[in-house]
Amino acid sequence: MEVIKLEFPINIDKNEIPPLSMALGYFDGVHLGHQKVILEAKKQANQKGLRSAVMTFDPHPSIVLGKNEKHVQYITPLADKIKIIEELGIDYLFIVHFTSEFANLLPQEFIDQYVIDLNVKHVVAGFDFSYGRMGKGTMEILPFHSREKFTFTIVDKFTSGDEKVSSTRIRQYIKNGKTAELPELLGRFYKTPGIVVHGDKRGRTIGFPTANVDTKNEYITPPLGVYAVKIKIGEDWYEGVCNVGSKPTFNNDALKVSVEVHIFNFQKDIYGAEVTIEWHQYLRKEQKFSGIQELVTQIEKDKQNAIKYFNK
Ligand SMILES: Cc1cc2nc3c(=O)[nH]c(=O)nc-3n(C[C@H](O)[C@H](O)[C@H](O)COP(=O)(O)O)c2cc1C
Ligand SMILES: Nc1ncnc2c1ncn2[C@@H]1O[C@H](COP(=O)(O)OP(=O)(O)OP(=O)(O)O)[C@@H](O)[C@H]1O
Repeated sequence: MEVIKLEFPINIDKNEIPPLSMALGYFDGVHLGHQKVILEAKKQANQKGLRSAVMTFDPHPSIVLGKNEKHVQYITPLADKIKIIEELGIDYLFIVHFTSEFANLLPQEFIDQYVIDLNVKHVVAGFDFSYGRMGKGTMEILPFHSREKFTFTIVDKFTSGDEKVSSTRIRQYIKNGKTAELPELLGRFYKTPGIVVHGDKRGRTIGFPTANVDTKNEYITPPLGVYAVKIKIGEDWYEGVCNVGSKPTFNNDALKVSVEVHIFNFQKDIYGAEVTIEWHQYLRKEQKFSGIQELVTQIEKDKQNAIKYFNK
């Protein structure tokens, strides 16, 4: 897949690009609704003898447009988004630098400069896609803005439980710890990368050594609590239990949150390793225990619950 970064004003010559079938959208998460849109663009490309393309934007429009809720944390930060779109078998990915000047383009100007002038012959977008200043361009007026220079497909609403699958809904699920329900929306479990750092070294003394994972800020972290997780170390996946919290049994500083995984049947020293946590089942809230024995008894129960979850 060729990745092309676009600026405003547009910095590419149309003659460098083959005729395209292009999916349009922000695509945070590349969830099942997005995949339907992207794969439709690929299908149309095959049928019409075009190359397949996706156009996305960076950073999230909410950051530039002064919205109340700014999405500085993502389900899939740009590098992940690129990887997943590439795995879908797309030929070209255009990443438009989302600036206030770009956002100010009229809908017709956006279509002229970033679609028609990019040699796009077929456009695919979801029923609710909008474009141009104030999002005034909609799928209803796309036929007018197309100037008959391209054809288009409007993808209808992909739902789960009667509700639209959307990035907003998925972010809400992650923030509420509903990680086990995500495959239905995302098509996979939610994953976050991180690096194993040194903790207080108490874990091993209580029989549950943990890998303390320094997670990256650009990802949304699930809320405090205990989870059944998988963790990828090198090329291998392991099962474990993860605590996201401040360890109130030992610490008074509720703001110092750590993410630590007790990995089953694992003894190696992995300080400094790059790992990926795959979030499965939320098990319980983090608690302040009256002593180490109570904590250890509970962690043993967490472990058994996670094993039961993975065996089911
Ligand atoms: C599955 C699991 C559940 C945990 N639950 C709690 C908890 O409810 N309350 C708490 O204070 N600490 C909890 N912890 C954190 C332990 O206190 C922590 O692992 C231990 O203090 C070792 O920390 P260290 O690796 O920083 O040395 C949990 C840890 C794991 C692995
Ligand atoms: N559930 C869905 N069914 C069909 N098309 C969808 C669905 N979700 C998104 N799309 C389409 O995919 C493209 C990318 O959408 P966008 O990035 O706005 O995602 P979203 O999930 O709707 O996000 P948000 O929650 O921020 O509105 C757009 O063309 C949009 O219309």
